[in-house]
Amino acid sequence: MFRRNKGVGTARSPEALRLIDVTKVYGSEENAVKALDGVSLSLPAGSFTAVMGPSGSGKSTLLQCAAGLDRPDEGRIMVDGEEMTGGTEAALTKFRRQRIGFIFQQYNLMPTLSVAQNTTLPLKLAGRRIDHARAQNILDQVGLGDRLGHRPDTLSGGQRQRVAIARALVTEPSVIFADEPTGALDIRSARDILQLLQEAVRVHGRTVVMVTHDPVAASYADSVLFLADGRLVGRMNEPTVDAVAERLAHLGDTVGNASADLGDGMPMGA
Ligand SMILES: Nc1ncnc2c1ncn2[C@@H]1O[C@H](COP(=O)(O)OP(=O)(O)OP(=O)(O)O)[C@@H](O)[C@H]1O
Repeated sequence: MFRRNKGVGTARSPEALRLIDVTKVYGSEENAVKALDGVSLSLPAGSFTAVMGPSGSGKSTLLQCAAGLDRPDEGRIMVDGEEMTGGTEAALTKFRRQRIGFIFQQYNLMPTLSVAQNTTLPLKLAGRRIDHARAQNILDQVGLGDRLGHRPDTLSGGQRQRVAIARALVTEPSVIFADEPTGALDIRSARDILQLLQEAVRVHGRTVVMVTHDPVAASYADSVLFLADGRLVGRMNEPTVDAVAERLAHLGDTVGNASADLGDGMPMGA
C-alpha cells in the first residue's frame, strides 16, 4: 500500500489524481500515433509514484496530459477531486497554476531571474502574494538558503534542480509532476534530488508523479506504474532496484495483453 502522511493536507481530496480512459493521438489518418490508449488510474494524496516504460511508450505524454500542459483527445482527468478536462484554455492555465507543480529534466529556470525570483515566480503568475519568508524557508530546506541572489548560470545542475523543486513546492500544489528530474545529473546530485522529492511527499504531504528510465530513481517511489504502447501494463508497490529492472526487462512480454499483470492486483482503473 501507499504510505500516507498523517495530519498533512487533510483539507484535500484523499485522491490526488484520477485518469479515466485517457487517450491521446498525435497526427492524423495514416500518420496517427496513439501515444495513450485508454489509460485509467487513481493515485492517493501523499503518494510518490514513478512511471516507467520503454522509449515511446507514452510516459511524457501521460505526464503532459495529467499536468494540463496538453489536452487528451478522450477521457477525463481529475486533480484533487476536481475535473481538469473541458473548460477554456484560460481556465486550464489558472487551474494548473493553483494545483500543479512541474519539474523538468533541463530545469527550465528563467536565466535572468535570481534563485529567489525563480522560486516565487509561480506565485507571481498566479496573482498571489509573494511570501518572501516562505520562499526563504523552502530554499533553506533544499540547501540553497545562502544563494537567494544568485543567477541559475552560477549554479551546478543539482543546485538548479533544487531551485526547480523549491519553485514546484512554493504554491503548495496538489500534485508535482517530474519528467526525468535526475536525467541530467551525476549520481550524488540525483540522490539528493530524489531524497528531496521523498521529503516533498513525507514532510510536506505533496503527491509526486515522476517519469524515469532509472530503476534506482524508481526505487525511491512508493509505487511504480509500467507503461507499454500507451497502456498501463503493470504496477509494483514498494519497488526495489532489482525488481524494477527485472520487470522492465520483461515488459515486452505483457504488451498486447495489458490486463494480464497489474502487479499486486490492486485496481488502477476507474
Ligand atoms: N508532438 C508529437 N507529435 C507526434 N508524435 C508524438 C509527439 N509527442 C509524442 N509523440 C509520439 O507519441 C509516442 C509516445 O511518446 P512519448 O514522448 O510520450 O514517449 P516516452 O515514453 O516519454 O518516450 P521517451 O522515453 O523516449 O521520452 C511516441 O510514438 C512518440 O513518437
